[in-house]
Amino acid sequence: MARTRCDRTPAWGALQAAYKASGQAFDLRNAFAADAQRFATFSQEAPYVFADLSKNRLDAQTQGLLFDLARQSGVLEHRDAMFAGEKINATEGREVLHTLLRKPASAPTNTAQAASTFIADELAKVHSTLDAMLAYAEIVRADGAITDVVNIGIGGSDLGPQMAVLALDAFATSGKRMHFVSNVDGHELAAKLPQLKPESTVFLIASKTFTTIETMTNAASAKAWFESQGGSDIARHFAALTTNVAAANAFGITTTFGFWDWVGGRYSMWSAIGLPIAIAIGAACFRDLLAGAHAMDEHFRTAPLESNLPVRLGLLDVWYRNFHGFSSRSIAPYHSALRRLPAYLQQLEMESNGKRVDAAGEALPFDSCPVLWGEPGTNGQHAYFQMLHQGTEVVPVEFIAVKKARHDLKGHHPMLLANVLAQAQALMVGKSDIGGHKHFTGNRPSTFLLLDDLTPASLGALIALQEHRVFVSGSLWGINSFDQWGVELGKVLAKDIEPRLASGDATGLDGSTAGLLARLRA
Ligand SMILES: O=P(O)(O)OC[C@H]1O[C@](O)(CO)[C@@H](O)[C@@H]1O
Repeated sequence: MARTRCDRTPAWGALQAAYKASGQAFDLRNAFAADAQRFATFSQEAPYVFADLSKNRLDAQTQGLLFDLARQSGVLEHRDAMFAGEKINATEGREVLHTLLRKPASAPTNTAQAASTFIADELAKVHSTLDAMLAYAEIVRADGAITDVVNIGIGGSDLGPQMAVLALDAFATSGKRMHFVSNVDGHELAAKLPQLKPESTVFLIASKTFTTIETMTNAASAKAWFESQGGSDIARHFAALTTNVAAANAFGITTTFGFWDWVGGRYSMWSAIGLPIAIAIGAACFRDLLAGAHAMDEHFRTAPLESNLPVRLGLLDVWYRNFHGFSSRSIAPYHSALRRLPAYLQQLEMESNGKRVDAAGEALPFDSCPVLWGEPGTNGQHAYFQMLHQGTEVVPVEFIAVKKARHDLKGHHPMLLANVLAQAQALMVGKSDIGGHKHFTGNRPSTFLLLDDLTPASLGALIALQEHRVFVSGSLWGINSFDQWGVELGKVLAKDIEPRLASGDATGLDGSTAGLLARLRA
């Protein structure tokens, strides 16, 4: 698979020249004034998502050069290699096949996958596990004695299920209370336990590796609590969602749902890790979630570059990061049910693309992943939007709005939609009071993603869109988006420090860590 790092393509130099010639001084207001078709040209449909990119600092020439960049970097070949099951996660020697988790059993194998018996075998395993996991979800849903479901997991084993359970609240028909415990900070679990009874609680221990210290610590405490409260039937009250079934068995859990090394933690909500979602919304709705994601997969896999939304978003991300120098992106979901989306996207993008070396281990001579941050609208407007409108840094904003409301409170939804439109408009048009406190420079870019309705299918498509745009920018930057070595060092050091809190041994520690250790022990 030929892959050329973006800065080594002819298009990179052409983009640098275009940035100097017109990109730097690009003004959105002039662009709209000069082109009545701008909205149509820079917006598009993708499965379940309408995207308006017209309020971005892009003209047709730059966009054309960005498409050249994609072609010359080999993004499409890289994409095909992912779908074909090549081991594109080279530092871990793994395939990257989360798209297989949402591929229907009956879907024709695409060209890239046709020759692979590996893909066929894995797809069969995906569907037998999915069937078993959804059957179990229905059993829990139908079990009137179970009132509470507690997911214990962290990172990808927490953020996806939690985000989706909240997002799909309107589809929650189980009547169960869903809880998520992730932090090793005992305050979190300790606050939950008094709300629970062993005979009416199911604990889901979610960990790809079944070694993550936070999850293992919380799981052990939950099991100890369960037993101390007279609970006995572990097989009924504990299930493990993991690739490491042996470790789950050794922990004493016999009810297990597996997945595979080729599913990255932050790409795993479609696997057995999605069990809390399936319990909350039911098997049929979970299948709709997968179907929405699959529709976006097919769009990414087959749409021409020019109308391929993940490609267009990934290219825009590179344009902003490497040419405009924008260091962050703000996520503004105008739907309170999407309140955990920014946190989910932080892991998805920053754990994937927060790298300083390329796939060959060579230091990158340019910036990679931006910082992602945000809160739901309109709350963010009354917190940090001041900075977005008048701060010294330009932060591209990604608005996400939903046309249909699923409540009948009068007036709220039009007000919400008016606000999201107004914020995007204000960022762009600005307001004149030259030099004064009431001056808004405007020309601040935003992307607008619009869903007709927030449903399992549209959520699936929205998340798959984000996964693929992260793939595109990571691919252009030449990095491996599927490993996460950066989280290892802190884990190793915590293991070293923990016994020192008891012993006080500061041998070999730096002065600050030693000082803080002494203070914590005093
Ligand atoms: O599912 P596990 O193996 O417990 O890992 C949890 C999380 O820890 C990480 O490995 C590192 O933070 C994430 O990639 C992963 O989602």
